[in-house]
Amino acid sequence: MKLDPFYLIVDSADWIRRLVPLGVKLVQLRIKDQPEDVLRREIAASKIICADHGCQLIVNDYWQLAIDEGCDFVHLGQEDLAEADVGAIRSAGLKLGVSTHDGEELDTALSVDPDYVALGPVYPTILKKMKWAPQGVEKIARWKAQVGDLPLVAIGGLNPERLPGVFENGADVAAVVTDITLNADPEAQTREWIAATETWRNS
Ligand SMILES: Cc1ncc(COP(=O)(O)OP(=O)(O)O)c(N)n1
Ligand SMILES: Cc1nc(C(=O)O)sc1CCOP(=O)(O)O
Ligand SMILES: [Mg+2]
Repeated sequence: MKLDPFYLIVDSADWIRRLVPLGVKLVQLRIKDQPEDVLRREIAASKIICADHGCQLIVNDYWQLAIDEGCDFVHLGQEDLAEADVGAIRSAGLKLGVSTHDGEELDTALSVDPDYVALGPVYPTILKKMKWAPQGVEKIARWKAQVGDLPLVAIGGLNPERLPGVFENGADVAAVVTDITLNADPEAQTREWIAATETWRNS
């Protein structure tokens, strides 16, 4: 499966409405600490916007809501995965991406036959506190050697200047949150990311 090399992660349908029309083709809705009715509304709205713009929507964490709302791709971390019904996700026809941070987690991820594996944090991230030190781009090459043709997503502290090192070491996709959402001009930075990933879009 070919995924767009630019993977935007945002926390609301408003962000999706604002940035996806600029040409984003792969987006994750990552919402934390909201009641179920809000989550459902946000997922449903995001799904419509993404469908209108030919963008793949990936729902973080809430796999059951993603199934209920007719979405087709979810992202789960290791703790999410431990509690999820992977059979139900697969029976409903959804694709599944899984986070990894060490070799044991990679084995766990590969055991569920995921549609991509994410490795992070490649660089320090300010988005959330993490127990892993920055992995460095060399680890991307080690991960790619293990996952083969399975798409490998790099995440954590990425910006356009860091993309060549990420892709040259074997990542297929680069995921980003704060370099765009905390940027003074998120629209301009989104365009910058689209341009900076162009080489890897058609390779
Ligand atoms: C592409 C991608 N990679 C990693 C994560 C992190 O998932 P997880 O470890 O479950 O942490 P939360 O994002 O849920 O806080 C991700 N969301 N997306
Ligand atoms: C949500 C997330 N997961 C990570 C992991 O390593 O699993 S790093 C991360 C944060 C990514 O945000 P930013 O692009 O702002 O650094
Ligand atoms: Mg999670």
